[in-house]
Amino acid sequence: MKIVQLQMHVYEEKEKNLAQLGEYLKRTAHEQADIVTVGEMFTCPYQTEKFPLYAEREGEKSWKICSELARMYGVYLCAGSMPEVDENGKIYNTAYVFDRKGEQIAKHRKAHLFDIDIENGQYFKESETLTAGDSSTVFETEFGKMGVCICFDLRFPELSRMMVEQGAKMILVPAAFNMTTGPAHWEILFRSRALDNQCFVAGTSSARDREAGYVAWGHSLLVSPWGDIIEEMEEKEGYISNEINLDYVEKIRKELPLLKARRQDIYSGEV
Ligand SMILES: NC(=O)CCC(=O)C(=O)O
Repeated sequence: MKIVQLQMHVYEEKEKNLAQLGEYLKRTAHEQADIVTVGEMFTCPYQTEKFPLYAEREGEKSWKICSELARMYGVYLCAGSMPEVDENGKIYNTAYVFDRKGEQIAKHRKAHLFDIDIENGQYFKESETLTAGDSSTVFETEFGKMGVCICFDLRFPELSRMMVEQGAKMILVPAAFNMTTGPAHWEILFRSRALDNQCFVAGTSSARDREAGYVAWGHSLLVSPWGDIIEEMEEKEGYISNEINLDYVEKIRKELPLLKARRQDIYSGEV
């Protein structure tokens, strides 16, 4: 299967971000992607105070445009994430996944909110305006099952393990690391989750914009179940396109049967 990861600029105007997604899908149509992914909060500048202003209900305008684009281009579209508001006015960081017909087949609400306060480094508090989701998310494709989680979610091995136990052979991660934790943890984290779970992991970031309130690290990447980085971008906007075979997951799991070798009997016991 072919996966295309779009590392796009995030504009102030929501409409411009959605139009840009359409342009990228047109520009990359010759790649004949099966699955297309975009970054975290791709419709909205990554700033806590903006999330309530940009949030929409499921099924509203941004959702409709993404669904229509998935249908038009006949791809699975992991519509990064965008701010979602529910019937009670709670705001979530939500990734919708559409199938080739534009039907929504999955929805993940970021379960771990990104709160950080590093001395002389990154400060951010998603919890100021967001509510956390409370489940893991896996969906079916003709290539096999895939999971989706959002950025900071990947730091928690339990969530990835849940997706893998539900059958995921690839984990899609719309993300936006920053200039403090990006250089320190981005690559090692994606490689660790791929190794722990012997699955593909695809991290798709927004492009870096030094003028933005939150400066994204970029570096969208695709990691194999062996832990190799298949391809990694730099910070600028653009895309990567890679042909992968999810059967490779089975090969690696057969040769080095880590998941089978687990000792569940001792992990939950008292120390
Ligand atoms: N948007 C996020 O969740 C950022 C996560 C991050 O940068 C990290 O270090 O974790």
